[in-house]
This record gives sequence, C-alpha cells and structure tokens, in this order.
Amino acid sequence: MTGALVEVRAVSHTRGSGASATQVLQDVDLSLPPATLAVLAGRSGSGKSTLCHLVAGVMAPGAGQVLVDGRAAYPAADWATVSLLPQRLALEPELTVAENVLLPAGVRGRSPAADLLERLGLAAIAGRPARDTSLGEQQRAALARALVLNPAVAVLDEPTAHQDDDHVRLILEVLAASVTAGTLALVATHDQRVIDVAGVVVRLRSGRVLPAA
Ligand SMILES: Nc1ncnc2c1ncn2[C@@H]1O[C@H](COP(=O)(O)OP(=O)(O)OP(=O)(O)O)[C@@H](O)[C@H]1O
Repeated sequence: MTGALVEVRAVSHTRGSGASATQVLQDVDLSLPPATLAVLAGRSGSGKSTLCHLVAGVMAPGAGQVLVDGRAAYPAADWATVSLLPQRLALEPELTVAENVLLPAGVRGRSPAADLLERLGLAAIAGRPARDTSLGEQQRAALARALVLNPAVAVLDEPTAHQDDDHVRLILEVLAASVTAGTLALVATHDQRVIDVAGVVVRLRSGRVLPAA
C-alpha cells in the first residue's frame, strides 16, 4: 500500500520449540500509515504481543516480512524510529522516573520530557527511584520513555492495563498529541476505552487478522 509506514507481509510465526512449539501468527498482512492511532485488539493469547515484538524489531518473523519505512524491522532501528512499551515495562528500578524517561535521549536533567511527565501525572514523583512507585506510575513512565523522542512508530503493549479512568484520559490525550505530531502509535489492547478512539482497529483471533467489520 502506498504511504504505509509499517507493512506486515504474509507473516507466520511460531514460538517455543519441541512440545511447546505454538503457531502464534498465521498469514498476517497489515499496512499502517503514519500519524495514526492503530489498535491491535484480540483476546488473551491471540498474538498481539508477538506482533508488537515483530514490529518493534525484538525478533525476526519465522516467515514473511515486517517492514518499517521500507526497511526490515529486525534488527531494531533506533528509538526515534521505533520505540517500545513492553508489557513488562523494563524500567531501570534504581534510576528515577525522569531518568528512565530520558534514557533514550542519553541525557539527564531537564528537557522536553518535563512536559511529558507533567501531562502523564508524573511530575510530583519524577525524582523518585522507579522501584518506589506504583505499577500504574511505572507504566506511565514506560509510556513517556516510548514517546520522548517523538518516534515515527511507537509500539505500545497494553499501555492502559494498570490505569484508572482519569489516567486513561491523560494517556489518550498524550497519544492524540503524538499522533498529531506524526507518530504511528500501534497499541495492543483489549481496553474498549482505547479501541473507541482508534483510527484503525485490527482484530486478531488465534493468530489471524479478522476481516474488517
Ligand atoms: N515462548 C513461548 N513459547 C511457546 N508459546 C508461546 C511463547 N510465548 C507466547 N506463546 C504463545 O503464543 C500465543 C500468543 O501470545 P501473545 O503473548 O502474543 O498473545 P497476546 O494476544 O499478547 O496475549 P495477552 O493479551 O494475554 O498478552 C499464546 O498462545 C502464548 O501461549
């Protein structure tokens, strides 16, 4: 498709080996344009995280191609091209919230991240070690880290899993601003509050993309 930033072509993928080998994705095709909030929806185990990892370049597809801006997604590009909020967050527990957010920029101290911390309700705890914050706060810090460089593609795995309604609202405002600035936000979720505002909804079932409703 012309104008696609992320292209997934005939991707099939198996995880595990031997008796635990599981065909997780089957013949997945997907084209996503820039400046879009795209949701990957589907039940637990449908393959959302696996597809996120393939787009983020964490691993290569078993078969088929995953392209970001015309180049193979694996190995991962720089954080300003594709960023990732993994489901398990992967914050550095000893670093402060602000330091974690600024890690991709390789700087510490005040920067445009201050604005992001404010908008995600993290300003008051910015100087606290990440290990001494709540799970919801850690998740928002990992989201800020994913957005801090205004990436072309932000892959966000369940970014609202630990958030109440008020914080979901903040997150959706931040995501809308990123999309307006040009980011393709690819969000794996079964949170209807996010699905309701998505520009594109891709539904996975048992590793296959369901036809658009
Ligand atoms: N290392 C692995 N070895 C074998 N099977 C795996 C492995 N990792 C994931 N799977 C299987 O792959 C399938 C898809 O997993 P994936 O994490 O992509 O789903 P998901 O849609 O993101 O689920 P959730 O919403 O629960 O996070 C599941 O059936 C899971 O059990």
